[in-house]
Order: sequence, then C-alpha cells, then structure tokens
Amino acid sequence: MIEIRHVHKTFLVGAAPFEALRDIDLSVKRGEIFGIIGHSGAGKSTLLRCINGLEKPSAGTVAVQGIVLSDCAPKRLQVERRKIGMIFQHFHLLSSATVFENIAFPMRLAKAPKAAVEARVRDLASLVGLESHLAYYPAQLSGGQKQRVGIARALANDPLVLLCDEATSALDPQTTDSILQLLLEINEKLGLTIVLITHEMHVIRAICDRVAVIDGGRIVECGDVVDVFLRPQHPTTRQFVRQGNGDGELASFRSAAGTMLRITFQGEQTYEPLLFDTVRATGMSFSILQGSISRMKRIPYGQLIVELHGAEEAARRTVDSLRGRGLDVEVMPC
Ligand SMILES: Nc1ncnc2c1ncn2[C@@H]1O[C@H](COP(=O)(O)OP(=O)(O)OP(=O)(O)O)[C@@H](O)[C@H]1O
Repeated sequence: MIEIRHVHKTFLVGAAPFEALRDIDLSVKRGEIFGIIGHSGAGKSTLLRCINGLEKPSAGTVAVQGIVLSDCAPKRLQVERRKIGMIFQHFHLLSSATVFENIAFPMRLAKAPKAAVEARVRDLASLVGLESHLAYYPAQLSGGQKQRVGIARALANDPLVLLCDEATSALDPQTTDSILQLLLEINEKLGLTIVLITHEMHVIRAICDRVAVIDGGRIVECGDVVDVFLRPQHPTTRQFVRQGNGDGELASFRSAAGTMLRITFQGEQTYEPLLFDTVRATGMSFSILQGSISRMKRIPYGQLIVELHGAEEAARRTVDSLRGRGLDVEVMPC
C-alpha cells in the first residue's frame, strides 16, 4: 500500500545541509496499523509529510498504491492527496465553523453534491459518536471530541490511508484510550490503512500491528509490535520499552542478593499459575517488584518483575524452566 524506498531528506539550515531522513526503506501493508516511534527531532513528521506529498524527498521515492506523489503534477497531486486523510495533535479545526461544516469541508473542496455531503457528514458523525454535536463550534468541545471531528473530517473523502501526527499527545490518558479504540474500530470496520507517529510506546502497544523506530533520521528497528516490544534490539527501542514499562524506579527496590527477572506472559499463559508452579519445583522463593496485565492490540499479556531468592544454580534452573514453558524471561542487569 505504501512503499518508501531509499528516502533521504536534506534541509538547508542557513548554508549548511541537514539530513533529516537518511535512507528510509519501509513498506506498509494494506489494512494494517503501522506505528513510527521516535524522540523529538528524530524525523517522524518529515517522514509523514513525505508520505502525504507535503514534502518532496531529496532522493528516493514514496509510492501510495503505486502512485509516486513526488512525480505528480500539481493538479494530479491534489487528487491523489485526497486519498490520504490526516489528523493532527492540535486538531487544526476551523474555529468559526460548526462540527458539521468542519467535517463537510474536504467534500466541499472536492465539489461533492450537497445531498451527498449531508448524508456523509451524518454517517461520519455517527461513526465517531458526535451525531448530537453537529451544530456545536470547536470551542464548545472537549479535546477528545475535537479529535473525533478531526477523524471524521479526515475520512470525509473516503481515503485509502489515514495518517496520524501525534494524534493523542494533547489528550489525557483516558481520552487517549478512547481515541485509540476509535482508530482501531475504524481500521477494522473500514479496512483503512493507518500510519501513526508518536513518541509514546503506549500508543504503539495499544493499537499497532507493526512498528518502526526512527532515530537521527534512520530506521533503527522495524517489526511486529509483539517482537519489538518483547525483544528490543536497538538502545533507543530499549529506552522506549523501558519507559512504557515504567522501569525507571525499579533499581531502588531490589535487594543486593537476588536475581531480578522480567517475565512476560502472552495470550492464555497470562491466566496460568506458571511462575508459582515453577518455583515450587525448583525450591526458590521470590518477591514481586512490579506487575501489570494489559493488552497488545487485542492480545492479553502480563508482565511481572520478580526477584528470585535462593541458590544461583536454582535460579538458573528456574529461568530455564520458565523459558521451557514458553515464557519470555529477561534476566535484568544488576
Ligand atoms: N523545514 C525545515 N528546515 C530545516 N530543518 C528542518 C525542517 N523541518 C524539519 N527540520 C529538522 O529536521 C529534524 C527532524 O524534524 P521532524 O519535525 O521531522 O522531527 P520529529 O521527530 O517529528 O520531532 P517532534 O516529535 O519534535 O515533532 C529536526 O532536527 C528539525 O529541526
């Protein structure tokens, strides 16, 4: 659906060239939710702007459904860009227009017939749960409701792809979850391909199928969310995963002697007493330092950080046995 091949983007800062994107190579499949995560300045927005044709790569190509936007003449580009919807961190709604007019705006630009606009706006408002707010102005809406309007507007011209630029960064955690669930619903109901950029692992974990980690303008890691999340390879990825897990304060809780493990349970394992059964067999005891149960998209998973107490050899057998039962076990550094 989206093929990004050897994309470079160089900006001139004064007289000096600055490489914001370096040899980016990515494929996004039809119908998937693809996340791009990176720190501030990593190049996320530049990459997103290359995908929707707002920015032209200095080298390389971006093709959306086979069409290379940077090769399109302005008129054609305008038409092709209608196939790409976009939502923004700060919503970018027209403050002097009602919810109805905000959602209708892209269709009016595309000169859609009045009756079709009316029907489509009502359908979209219902999809995002705002059918009773069509006469409201943006100032009368909460942040979450504004983003719902942004989503409805982005879907107005029936795009193939929805790009989300830090779409939940301005929202509180509860509203973030409701917007993420709405994106997931839309992805599943409409089969819409979604590409989102974020600096929050939580967002990736909640709804993405695959993720690319961008650092200094390069993709440093890319794969299924479950693999990247459970077995991060690059230091930047590890940092995001640690932040997402809230690992920061753990070191202060451990004792000097024990072996600290992060044990991840997935799917049905999440509900089974595997740890208890294992330590009973190996004669270890343990204390729980942290525990959580959550979902990666729709897959339940649990994480426990435990400190094992007992002989080193028994600790090793415990780790082997847990791994033998299919659990993901990381022996955490001292
Ligand atoms: N038009 C421009 N001219 C010069 N430099 C630019 C331009 N646009 C972006 N940059 C630089 O390119 C780098 C990547 O910027 P970009 O906005 O893509 O990062 P980002 O990962 O989206 O960051 P943030 O999360 O803070 O928005 C930054 O160092 C930025 O200063």
